[in-house]
Amino acid sequence: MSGPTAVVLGAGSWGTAFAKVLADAGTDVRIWARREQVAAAINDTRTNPDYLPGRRLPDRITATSDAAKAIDGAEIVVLAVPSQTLRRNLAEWVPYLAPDSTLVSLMKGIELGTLKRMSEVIVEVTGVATDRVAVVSGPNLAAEIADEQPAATVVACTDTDRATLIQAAISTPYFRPYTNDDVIGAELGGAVKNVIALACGIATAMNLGDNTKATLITRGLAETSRLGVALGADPLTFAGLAGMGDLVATCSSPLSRNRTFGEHLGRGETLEEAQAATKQTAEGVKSCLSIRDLARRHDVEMPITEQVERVCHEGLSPRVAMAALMARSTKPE
Ligand SMILES: NC(=O)c1ccc[n+]([C@@H]2O[C@H](COP(=O)([O-])OP(=O)(O)OC[C@H]3O[C@@H](n4cnc5c(N)ncnc54)[C@H](O)[C@@H]3O)[C@@H](O)[C@H]2O)c1
Ligand SMILES: O=P(O)(O)OC[C@H](O)CO
Repeated sequence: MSGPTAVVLGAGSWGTAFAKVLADAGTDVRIWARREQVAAAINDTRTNPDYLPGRRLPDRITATSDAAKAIDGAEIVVLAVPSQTLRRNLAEWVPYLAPDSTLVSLMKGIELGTLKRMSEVIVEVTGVATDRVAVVSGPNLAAEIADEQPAATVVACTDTDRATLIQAAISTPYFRPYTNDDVIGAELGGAVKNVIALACGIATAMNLGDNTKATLITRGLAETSRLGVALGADPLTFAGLAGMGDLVATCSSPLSRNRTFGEHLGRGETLEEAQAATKQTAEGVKSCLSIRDLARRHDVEMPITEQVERVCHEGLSPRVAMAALMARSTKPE
């Protein structure tokens, strides 16, 4: 049985793995790749050697670098570009969007300057109603999903029917989506865990052990929830897949780009040196700035985010940052 047609805009690791999920769930998928050579490789070799090497992609997937052709008629439009380029990319794609298509955000970041969540950027740029935007977020390291290792995720949308439609379009024997109507919580969980994963990577490179990392994860979740509640999220979301689930996966996994980036910083490399060693998007590096600013705007304390920002962007030594976290005034949990 054929499902709705879908387009995935962005042929990076998660965009490509997510296209495979859609295809495996019975949906015909077009992938838009920024570079023609990536689109050609997907069509000719059934793999994406640059972003997901060694994983065979289903025949239901085709790729193009022509956005108009890719988007034409798609009922599900999946956005999988880096958070900070979304606004620019989407502005070019608006004319091609089908009326009543569902826009699905895979991105885990907060826009610099505007401090907007990705769904807010989507609504602002396209003018679509909020209930046409869904967010997919959870413990979903792309390589593991592409290898069909069992995992679950959250489809968050204020329109339950749309959430259910997306849930059906991505349900496979190895990928289990749950619906949720808390878009704010799902997006904040996804964006802030990247910052906490940077902290865990820094701690890993400092040879600190599991107590330290569990402390960062748990107190990281506390500051994520504080910000989320201030912005109107349901605190329970942070105990779920898009909160704790994603935080634990990202902070624990050597596959995480954010944690790996943190390890570079923890070894004493500068931001520029760490960036030179990283080809893919580590969203937390930029979003730690916007999340810190969002927290300040809402008068929410986010001490780990503050220290990660200082290590990333102000050259603070990881040892001084860790000492500053431990020297904070004592308080009840
Ligand atoms: N990789 C994962 O495991 C994973 C899982 C869940 C969510 N995410 C999130 O999904 C989003 C996309 O991540 P990814 O892993 O696919 O990233 P990636 O780094 O693997 O690839 C990013 C893609 O965006 C393209 N790109 C880069 N700059 C661009 C620009 N200026 N305009 C248009 N396209 C541009 C790249 O060519 C590439 O195709 C991120 O927000 C990430 O946090 C990633
Ligand atoms: O590789 P990262 O650090 O971008 O994390 C990937 C996913 O967000 C994990 O769910």
